[in-house]
Amino acid sequence: MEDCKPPVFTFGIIADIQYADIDDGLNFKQTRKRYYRNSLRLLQKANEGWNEEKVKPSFILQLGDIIDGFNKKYDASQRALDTVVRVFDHSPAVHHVWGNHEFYNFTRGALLSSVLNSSTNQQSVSDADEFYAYHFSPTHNFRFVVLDAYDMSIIGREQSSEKYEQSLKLLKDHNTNEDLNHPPVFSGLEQRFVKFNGGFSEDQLKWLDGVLSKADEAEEKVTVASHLPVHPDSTDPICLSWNYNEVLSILQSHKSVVCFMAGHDHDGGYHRDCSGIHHLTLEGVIETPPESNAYGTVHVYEDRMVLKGNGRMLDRVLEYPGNL
Ligand SMILES: Nc1ncnc2c1ncn2[C@@H]1O[C@H](COP(=O)(O)OP(=O)(O)O)[C@@H](O)[C@H]1O
Repeated sequence: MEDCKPPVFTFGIIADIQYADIDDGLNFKQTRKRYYRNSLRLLQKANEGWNEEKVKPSFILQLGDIIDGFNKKYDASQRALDTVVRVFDHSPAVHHVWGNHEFYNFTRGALLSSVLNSSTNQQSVSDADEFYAYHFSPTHNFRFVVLDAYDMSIIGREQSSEKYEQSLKLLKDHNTNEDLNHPPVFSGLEQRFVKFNGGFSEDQLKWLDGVLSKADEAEEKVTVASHLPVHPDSTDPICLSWNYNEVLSILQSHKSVVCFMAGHDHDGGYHRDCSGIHHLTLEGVIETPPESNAYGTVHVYEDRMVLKGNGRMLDRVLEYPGNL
């Protein structure tokens, strides 16, 4: 897949690092091994790979769950975070998406004043007290939007808040289990109503719609990023956002949107929807064997993006919808 013309720019992608200084373990279903210490080594290798690229990435998109929730149990959250972000020293800017494991370790307030708040240098930050979402343009004609997939959630929201109350009601309307991490059904889309997922508030959806309208007018190509996937064919439905359908209809109503990137489902996934939008769910580092890896570099051209994957992340050509 060698391209003759140099890309306009490139960026790095990586998801679900879930680092913890603990022995290897298994996922909840005991079907996948989790390599907690080795995830740091894989991140270091990813960083070396990005630094060796002919066209150095302009930024890295980190799709959430940078450290594992187990750190909280050992009072090691800050130490683990410091260890992981140190790997990014001397790297290009990192844009951090927030996942469920960020909230297992830190309060929303602590995250906003931490290194994981990458919105602080952006001009176009939303009202950060309400939700963590922002957009940026690395170069003319291209825009990236970072979304807050746990805006409506019972993790990371104060129990006294209205959003907590509304989220708990929604969850309980769909899930009658005592343990709300236990899915209400064993197959189908209703599985998504679990505590470890979340949704997007009306305000955030309105904000997204406004950002995308301006991008349409400016004829930009937009990539949207969130920890949770929003297309049922790009993920195991147990990892879908609660109100994925609302986000999807907004994305599909804007010609500027070319790609939606997510993490959360460690097996990864891909689907091109009826509007030509590419839904890419990235393979998680935490469940990647030591001899492999799971990161990529996206080469952005005027007419397409080309993902060069490493390890179990596949290469993909992502043509823009207008070129269908
Ligand atoms: N089927 C399930 N029933 C009950 N609890 C579950 C189930 N699946 C996951 N959990 C719990 O939900 C939380 C999030 O799951 P986890 O596997 O850590 O998510 P992630 O994929 O984000 O790492 C954990 O506390 C886990 O034990």
